Amino acid sequence: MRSADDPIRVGVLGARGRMGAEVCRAVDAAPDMKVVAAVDVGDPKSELLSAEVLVDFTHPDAVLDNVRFAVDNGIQCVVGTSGFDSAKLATVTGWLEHKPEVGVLVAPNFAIGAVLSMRFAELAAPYYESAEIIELHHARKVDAPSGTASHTARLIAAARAQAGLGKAPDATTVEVDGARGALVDDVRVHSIRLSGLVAHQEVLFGGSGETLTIRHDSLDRNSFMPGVLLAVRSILGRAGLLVGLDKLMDL
Ligand SMILES: NC(=O)C1=CN([C@@H]2O[C@H](COP(=O)(O)OP(=O)(O)OC[C@H]3O[C@@H](n4cnc5c(N)ncnc54)[C@H](OP(=O)(O)O)[C@@H]3O)[C@@H](O)[C@H]2O)C=CC1
Ligand SMILES: O=C(O)C1=N[C@H](C(=O)O)C[C@H](O)C1
Repeated sequence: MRSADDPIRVGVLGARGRMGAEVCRAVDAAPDMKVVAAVDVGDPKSELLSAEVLVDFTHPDAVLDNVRFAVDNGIQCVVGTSGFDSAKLATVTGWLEHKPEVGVLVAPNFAIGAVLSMRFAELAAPYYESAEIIELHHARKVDAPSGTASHTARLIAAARAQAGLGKAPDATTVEVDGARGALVDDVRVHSIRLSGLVAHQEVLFGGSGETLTIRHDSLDRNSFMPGVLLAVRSILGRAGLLVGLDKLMDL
């Protein structure tokens, strides 16, 4: 049992990756937490058992096994890895039914500006007949569309449905495959992969005689760290599945 003065014991999964390495630095620099295990491919997960909170930035194909490990072992879990659709979230919810004391946060994006921009998009969605998303990332990203764009699309779709809006107007009948992007809950998402970028998103709304563009840019991976540290602190004492850092921000 940790006393209030003891640092929070954090285990990092994907610790040698771009985000995992940044998380290890940020946690060790924070006065109230420390890294007790830094695990990547090939390392035994048993090293993580002394942690109170696991932070996962691995791969969409690996993350569910890691969350299962956390839940089975009664360890709180903060997940940044992308690729969570409703089926994966339902799987985690099922595991948590057997471990009701465990808390899991799945956050599509930990940058405060990205969280705010998703909320702004949700607020704007009922007022515009058209909505499309452009997400722009570094060329080493393995998944498309980004988790942030998929989550944003789902938020917009839910807000449109609630407002009674139908499909966005689109007269396209002749199309080169992929030219109109991917459809996520009927919202078009266009993915750019470009060397030099980190993580960027534009949400475009169009209506009568006006457009609104909500843009967020992560220019450095340190932009995600205040959100990750907030999540590590806040997940202690929480139970169940939370989706989105906004759930810890009173938005
Ligand atoms: N929510 C957010 O705010 C953010 C989320 N992300 C997401 O985080 C994830 C990681 O991104 P990024 O750091 O750029 O990717 P990287 O590829 O740089 O890092 C992932 C690391 O995880 C390792 N890994 C893969 N599988 C496992 C496993 N089963 N156990 C332990 N380690 C494993 C990889 O090893 P190897 O290379 O050998 O496969 C690699 O070292 C992505 O899904 C990305 O979309 C990224 C930025 C912000
Ligand atoms: O891979 C990345 O880099 C990022 N992944 C997350 C996503 O898929 O949305 C978050 C952020 O966009 C950076």
